[in-house]
Amino acid sequence: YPRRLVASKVFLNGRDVEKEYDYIIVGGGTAGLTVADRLTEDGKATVLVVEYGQLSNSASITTVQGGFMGMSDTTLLYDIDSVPQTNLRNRTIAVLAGKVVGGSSAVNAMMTVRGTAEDYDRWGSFFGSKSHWTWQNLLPYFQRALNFVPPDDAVTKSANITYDTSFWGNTSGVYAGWPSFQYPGTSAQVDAFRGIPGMPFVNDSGSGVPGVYWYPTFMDPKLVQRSYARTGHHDRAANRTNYHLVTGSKVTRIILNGTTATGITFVPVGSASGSATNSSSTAVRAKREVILAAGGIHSPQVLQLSGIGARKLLSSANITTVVDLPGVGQNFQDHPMLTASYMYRNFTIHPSPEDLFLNATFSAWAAAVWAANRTGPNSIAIGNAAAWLPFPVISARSSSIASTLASQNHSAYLPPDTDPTVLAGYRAQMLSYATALRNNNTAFCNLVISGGAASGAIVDLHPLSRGTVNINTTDPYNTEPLVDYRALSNPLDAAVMADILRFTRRYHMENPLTAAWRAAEFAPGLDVTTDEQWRAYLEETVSPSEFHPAGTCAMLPRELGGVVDEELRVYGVTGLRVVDASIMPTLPGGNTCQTVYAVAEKAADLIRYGRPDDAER
Ligand SMILES: Cc1cc2nc3c(=O)[nH]c(=O)nc-3n(C[C@H](O)[C@H](O)[C@H](O)COP(=O)(O)OP(=O)(O)OC[C@H]3O[C@@H](n4cnc5c(N)ncnc54)[C@H](O)[C@@H]3O)c2cc1C
Repeated sequence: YPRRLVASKVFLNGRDVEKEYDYIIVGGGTAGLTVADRLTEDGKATVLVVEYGQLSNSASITTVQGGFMGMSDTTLLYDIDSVPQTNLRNRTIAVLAGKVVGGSSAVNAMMTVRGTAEDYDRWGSFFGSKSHWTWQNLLPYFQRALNFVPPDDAVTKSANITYDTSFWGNTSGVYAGWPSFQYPGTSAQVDAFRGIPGMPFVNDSGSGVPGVYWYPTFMDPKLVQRSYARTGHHDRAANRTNYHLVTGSKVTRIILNGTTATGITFVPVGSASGSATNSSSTAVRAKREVILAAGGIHSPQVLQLSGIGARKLLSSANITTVVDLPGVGQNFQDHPMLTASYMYRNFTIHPSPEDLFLNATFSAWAAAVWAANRTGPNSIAIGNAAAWLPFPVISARSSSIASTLASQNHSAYLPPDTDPTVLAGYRAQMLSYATALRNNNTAFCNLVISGGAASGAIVDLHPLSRGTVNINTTDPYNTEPLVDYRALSNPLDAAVMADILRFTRRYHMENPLTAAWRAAEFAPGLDVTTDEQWRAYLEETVSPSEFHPAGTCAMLPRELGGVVDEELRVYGVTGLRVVDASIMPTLPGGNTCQTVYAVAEKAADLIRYGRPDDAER
């Protein structure tokens, strides 16, 4: 090794890092730390991770109760608002992303789910039948990514939880655990889906099949604390001499020698810089590769600052174009969250989540068992059951919406100056979704089960609109990128969302198995029935983000606006990959963290061993 790589180090100051490493990883988040752990496992390859945030032991990160402490702590989050959303009455939306070692896995709500098999087969389909991006190929990486510890037997029995360990692994340092308590209303509300004909029920959340199911929590079941990329990967690598991490450091540029990535420059966070380098900047050389893992919002920014992106955008920021790659920062997607509010007036199943606030005896008991042995309701994050439903199951007009989607003039829904390759990629995605809207293999609607009297979150799992994340050309080095969800820009999104909300109403209000609970609709109100009324309601209320930014450095063929190839290498550049949520060409029909871990595990193999041969596929 280089002389000073004698002990693993976490550096607070950029001046202390070595001059060169085999691999440099930009961003110590979910994907970055996973890849760093795997690449240093053999004790040989030297790796530097450069992270904007700090190592933090804050209770906001470790606490599982409620699942929201991390996302409420602004010291752990970037401070970004979207541009005003023209279709949402000019509302701006808070863009949440973790700014700490562990990245967004340190602040997320800990819901541990995957998309369906078709979601991952769709990724490969854009490359043709020989692609190694398939559900079958990714399943071993899902298994490597997480350590599944089944729920306690008594809780499993009393709540009727089902699971199947064959879809899981048990070696990772990142845990998929379960709380030691479930509210009895959760099982009742799972069962209530049986009141609607045609509901699919699924045995295990990891099986790749849509339906109603139970899912675990990113939680270390022994410590009853968040399990995330820092605990599962950084802490594991921390005593290796070949692993270095520098915190409080913002990567400003990938150094390119011609079109070969040879290193990076970074500056201390907070130091103003009129360009990629200044007096406080540090340059480090990568002997083998630079791996960009700055997440869906910041990976496109780092590429654009480095001269990799759409020529027109870069020249308006006075950045010399090294590779004209129009897809960088395009194809931006996130899961829209819909707001409808139901309250059961006669919910007689207790204890319920509301009792934690309304029933002093119950909340005292909850506090006591938590204090005694970290058990009880306070070990629940956001809950463990939800419905993930295909479109034909929730809507009678799936076929007509699918036909309209297939025959749309797709280019009308992207920004006017969009590159033809990006348009072609969008069209390919919409045609794939037109097929998926008609079948039962892709989930479009997610209803989270609350277990109590108040209704849970409602999510559109496959938005059709596409946004952009681009550098702010007026001061690209000292500002956050401009985040534009372009919410509802494809008008069919409003129709799909209206049907998701109509179904939500049906589940609560017109379902024999929920009738006795006597739901009241607080929002939008029963007078909202037509598509026009739903659209108006959505314009006022929809949030285009469930904090799952993706797609901005899409893994697609270059002629479909792709930024990286199937080996996650940036087109036109040698020695540079992107590994994070930004490579997803389309969102999976589920919260994104587990998929990011699986992608990172697969990427580590691609980096170490190259493309899998046909026999392994
Ligand atoms: C509030 C919130 C709630 C969520 N809830 C869930 C959930 O319940 N379940 C689920 O599955 N998913 C959830 N997600 C999504 C999931 O956590 C993310 O999709 C996933 O963690 C993204 O991983 P990543 O590696 O792409 O990016 P990140 O984990 O965000 O990592 C990117 C890292 O790069 C660093 N970085 C950025 N720019 C630079 C730079 N220029 N220089 C140096 N470092 C840089 C960042 O600080 C960060 O640490 C949630 C996300 C958020 C924010």
